[in-house]
Amino acid sequence: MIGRLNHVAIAVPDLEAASRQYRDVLGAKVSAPQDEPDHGVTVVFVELPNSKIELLYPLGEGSPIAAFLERNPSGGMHHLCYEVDDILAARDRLKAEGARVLGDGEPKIGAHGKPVLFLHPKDFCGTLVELEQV
Ligand SMILES: CC[C@H](C(=O)O)C(=O)SCCNC(=O)CCNC(=O)[C@H](O)C(C)(C)COP(=O)(O)OP(=O)(O)OC[C@H]1O[C@@H](n2cnc3c(N)ncnc32)[C@H](O)[C@@H]1OP(=O)(O)O
Ligand SMILES: [Co+2]
Repeated sequence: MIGRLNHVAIAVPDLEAASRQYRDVLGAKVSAPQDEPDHGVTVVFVELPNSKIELLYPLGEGSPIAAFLERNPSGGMHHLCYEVDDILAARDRLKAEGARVLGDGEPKIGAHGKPVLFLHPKDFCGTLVELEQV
């Protein structure tokens, strides 16, 4: 079911400083910030030859990233995103296996304009999992 690793997301307390680190210190290609109000985040993409890093900063009230940063003030790994061919089939299979699909279970459009879903971290080795249909 899961395919390629689409991205690894890192929650950051300072998006400009994190972007500079990746661009100037690590020499990576870093996108401009992109607001995603539906998800309560501002996101910057770091392009890698074989995947992407997603730098996440809270946007608006009730951002999941704000809650994460309260627990982890220096920031940290937030989630992994795997690609799937059919996100509804994946969702139904995961539910049948007893995994918790977060939110109302309906896919939302993510930062790449594709449908995404999230799975509870407690069901996947303490790691928040995102699925993106490609
Ligand atoms: C633009 C979209 C972009 C994209 O790629 O397209 C994105 O990726 S948007 C990313 C932001 N959106 C989300 O994260 C949506 C899914 N997240 C959630 O629904 C919540 O953040 C949730 C349920 C994962 C955590 O909710 P909350 O912060 O309120 O904490 P809880 O007390 O409910 O946590 C329960 C339990 O889980 C642990 N936890 C929380 N967040 C994470 C995490 N990122 N990774 C691992 N574990 C996490 C938390 O510590 C609690 O554990 P406990 O042992 O009970 O303390
Ligand atoms: Co993501």
